[in-house]
Amino acid sequence: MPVTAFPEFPTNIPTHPLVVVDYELLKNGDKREMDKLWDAATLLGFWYLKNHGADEDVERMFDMGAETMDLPMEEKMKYERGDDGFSFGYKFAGANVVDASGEPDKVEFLVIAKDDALAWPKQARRSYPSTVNSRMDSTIVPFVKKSIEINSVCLNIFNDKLGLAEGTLLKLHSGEYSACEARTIKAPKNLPVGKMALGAHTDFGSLSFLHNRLGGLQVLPPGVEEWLYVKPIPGHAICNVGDALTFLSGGILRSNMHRVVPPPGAQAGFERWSQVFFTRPVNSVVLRPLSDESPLIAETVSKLSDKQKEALTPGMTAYDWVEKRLRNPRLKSIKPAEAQS
Ligand SMILES: O=C(O)CCC(=O)C(=O)O
Ligand SMILES: [Fe+2]
Repeated sequence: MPVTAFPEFPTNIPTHPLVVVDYELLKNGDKREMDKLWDAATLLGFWYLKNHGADEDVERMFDMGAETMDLPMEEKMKYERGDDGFSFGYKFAGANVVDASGEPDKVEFLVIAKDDALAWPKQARRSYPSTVNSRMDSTIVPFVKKSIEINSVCLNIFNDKLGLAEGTLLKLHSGEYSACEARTIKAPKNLPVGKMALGAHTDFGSLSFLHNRLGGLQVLPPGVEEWLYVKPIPGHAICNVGDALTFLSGGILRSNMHRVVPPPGAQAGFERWSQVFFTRPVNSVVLRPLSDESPLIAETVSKLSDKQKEALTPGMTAYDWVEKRLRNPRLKSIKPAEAQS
């Protein structure tokens, strides 16, 4: 991690409080904690997760990210993810747009496929810079494994609350290649106020396990017209539901809009790093409400309008959905309106 001590998040700006969920309690089957998670995932779709035990792994990921981002641009571009809707590899700042005017994004990404981490030292999906390879065993594989374990505990809880047969959601997320990935994000310091680092978007997978140190993440809560900061709290990950779980749950689980702006106050003078693990369904899963597998989902969907039902049924596989979402905000495709990230 380049810098470890930052100015405090300012006290005089509006923030949106998130429910704090205790991972240790979830893991031990604490009913009240599972109810808290369920409420957070269905009402806002965002929550803090404490006692997850991944902080040291995350710090090592930031070190790996810093070493990689410091490589010459020419070297990084050998691993560029390209324009084909493929998310793994390096994304240079400005490859995407943040809004309909075509304003370029400000963030670099380094994205490592779960499939490559788990196959290491074999290659599953693509190759990576030497700074990644040399830290696969010590840093990336442990981070990926821990993230999978944590997101799987949450998926199993959602599975049971949705009334699905045991292990249904987990099965849709394992046993085949997927777009699951670890993404390290670097935003430069001193971005002009009013510029967006990462445009408004929903995450397109199932669950995101996010770690940031500086402010800048904002959510647009339901029924609120104002973007509100989510304050980073040491030791607390920020977790959220993505589109795929919204589709599969018939809209019961909420994939909420969010974006990244320059850090507030004195924090703006520092590079902003974040580390995410995205859990996504395996490639062949067809995205649609699992109505035939859960009376709760069936009943919820039956009350929706045809337009709402259509919005929950993109009519494509998880693979095609990721490809479509990745193509949209690419600078070269200049069809930015729909989505970022
Ligand atoms: O950097 C952050 O705090 C959020 C990043 C994010 O929303 C994303 O990568 O999808
Ligand atoms: Fe996101």
